[in-house]
Amino acid sequence: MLEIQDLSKSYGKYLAVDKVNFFIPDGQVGVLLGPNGAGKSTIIKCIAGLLRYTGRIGIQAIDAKTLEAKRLFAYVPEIPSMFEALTVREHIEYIRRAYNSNVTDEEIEAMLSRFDLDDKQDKLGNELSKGMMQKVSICCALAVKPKVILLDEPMVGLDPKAIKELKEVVKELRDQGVTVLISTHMLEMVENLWDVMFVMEKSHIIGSYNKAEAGEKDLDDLFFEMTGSWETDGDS
Ligand SMILES: Nc1ncnc2c1ncn2[C@@H]1O[C@H](COP(=O)(O)OP(=O)(O)OP(=O)(O)O)[C@@H](O)[C@H]1O
Repeated sequence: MLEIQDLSKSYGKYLAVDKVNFFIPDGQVGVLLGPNGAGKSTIIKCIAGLLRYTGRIGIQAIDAKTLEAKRLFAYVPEIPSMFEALTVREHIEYIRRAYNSNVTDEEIEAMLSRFDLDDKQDKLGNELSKGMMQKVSICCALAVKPKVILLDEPMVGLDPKAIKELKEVVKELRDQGVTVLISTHMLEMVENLWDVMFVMEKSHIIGSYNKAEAGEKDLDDLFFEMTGSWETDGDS
């Protein structure tokens, strides 16, 4: 489960996230939607421990700032960053050891093959295309065997096969009881994936729905009902 309570974050005088609250139970996929500059990435970075913030973030009811909580979650950033001198396989091994993960060699082989990286295992971080880096970043996050996983614009830069695989992976994680949070602009990419959606606008969550409340309405209808339009705040 992922619990956000009264989360606020300022950049200097600018309040990018203002007293945000939301909750995603075990085994559910939450999507964080909103126009450019709404504050989505700021929330994700706070959860990932990359920014200082006020409020409380709970990972499986444990304070996200603790090592115990950090062991339970994984993060796929919007822009992947690689160790230039490590191979694809070494990236995964690094994560396996750092997290003391019980991921097996067979599971690693399967995920590399799924994302068409099996023949790229010996390539160095600086020899990869952007899409390949994104796939390695996803495999590293999966190698953690997290209880909570954060994906920031995960479909951007992926080829259609990888997008299909990633959607399947998200469903499998959900079925295993993992909590998933996806931040995205691409409503169509998460249309059949979400259990609960949160819409951000100008530093606030302006509304949320769970699948049962949504009835026949699709994500587009719900989103535009809340926002009225798809405008940016002009700040980013
Ligand atoms: N490091 C920073 N310093 C100052 N202001 C920042 C910084 N990072 C983000 N902001 C501002 O905070 C606000 C929220 O930015 P954030 O990146 O969280 O938005 P977002 O919803 O993720 O947008 P996008 O969809 O474009 O990625 C924007 O107005 C942005 O200009």
